[in-house]
Amino acid sequence: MERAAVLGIGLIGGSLALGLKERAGVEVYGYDRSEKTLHLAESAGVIHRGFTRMEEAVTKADYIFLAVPVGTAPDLLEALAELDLKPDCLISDVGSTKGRIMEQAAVFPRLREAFIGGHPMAGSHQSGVKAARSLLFENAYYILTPFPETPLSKVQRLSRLLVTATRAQLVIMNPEHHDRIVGAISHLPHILAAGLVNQVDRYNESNEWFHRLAAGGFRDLTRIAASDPVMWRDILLSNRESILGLMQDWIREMERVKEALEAEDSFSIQTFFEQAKISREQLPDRKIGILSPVWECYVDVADHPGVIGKVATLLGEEGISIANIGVMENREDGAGVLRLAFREERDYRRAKTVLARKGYTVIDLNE
Ligand SMILES: NC(=O)c1ccc[n+]([C@@H]2O[C@H](COP(=O)([O-])OP(=O)(O)OC[C@H]3O[C@@H](n4cnc5c(N)ncnc54)[C@H](O)[C@@H]3O)[C@@H](O)[C@H]2O)c1
Ligand SMILES: O=C(O)C(=O)C[C@]1(C(=O)O)C=C[C@@H](O)C=C1
Repeated sequence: MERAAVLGIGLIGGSLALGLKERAGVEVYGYDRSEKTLHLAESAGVIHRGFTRMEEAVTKADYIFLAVPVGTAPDLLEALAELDLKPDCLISDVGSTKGRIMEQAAVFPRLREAFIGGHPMAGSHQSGVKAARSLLFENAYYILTPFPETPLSKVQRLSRLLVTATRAQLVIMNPEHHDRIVGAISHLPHILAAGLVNQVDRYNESNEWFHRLAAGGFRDLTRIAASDPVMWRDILLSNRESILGLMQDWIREMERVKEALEAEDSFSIQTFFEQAKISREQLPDRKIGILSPVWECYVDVADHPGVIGKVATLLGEEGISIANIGVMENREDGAGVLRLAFREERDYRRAKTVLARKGYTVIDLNE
């Protein structure tokens, strides 16, 4: 039986542990600084055994997942570099930012070989093991950020385990893209929600009707302001540059609305809301997925370091947009298979031609 060590048994670590135990049939050891948490996790069947010393949880593990706040994860990773781990042990994390942890892993040759960054794009404003759910990540995107030279076989090994455990959809991305995109659709919204709640809170000090009248709109928009402050402090500090740029754009956007209102420019005000309405209504259903691909093909690739980057670069240079790259199950002949998805039929057809021209075997799912 394979063993996984989950470091940090909170909402995300606990949910991952449940999936690993229940669906992937893996023995799960948990490490947490809180004895109470470990006790709770053991008695609720979230983990098989819990430890307050990290060494005891990780030494014989086949997989290690860091599920602590992103400000803490680099220290744990550094501590792991000093320990005697299984030679083929794969290490991943679930942190909401990817640049910083990848930089930290890159410092240690042993970690660079074993580490593949990860981020499940599902969660909650609740925290702690009590809120853990076995199917929290079902249908959500689960982003992986391997190093360019990470062998495809390692990415596949981790992907296989995660798909079975979480039933999420895996996507490979580079850490910088991840941090900018997730900065815009998750980090900035959390800042706005908290800012709005704090602003209204100040008004409420002199008139309690502000809180009393807070109805659907305010509640819908600010649910995430109830999230864990330590987690969000760490996320902001570790994705500082992307978030500062996004905040600047947001301030500009607000300035534009403010100017339109000052000038009583009804056309601009209406356009502002019209654009948002159209875009919001077109947001894909989460069940189908944000990147909901339509045109898909599979590409046979040799398991060489950097092969994912090579394919992505080849298509990028031709101006072809890939909506999604996934790594499929290993095949018996040892070849790897990449799943490429495109939103435009034109991109998909051109990609097939470009790849075939370069000697890749393309398996077509649409024809
Ligand atoms: N909450 C979400 O919606 C969400 C979604 C996706 C990813 N994430 C990421 O997942 C990670 C965990 O978030 P969470 O929501 O599960 O938090 P959580 O507070 O529910 O759990 C964190 C756990 O880590 C433990 N911990 C903290 N510092 C530790 C240390 N130094 N040593 C050992 N244990 C320690 C805590 O005791 C706690 O049990 C974060 O990196 C976060 O960015 C969160
Ligand atoms: O649903 C929520 O409460 C969340 O905040 C989940 C959410 C998000 O912003 O979408 C929060 C942080 C994560 O890194 C991923 C998901």
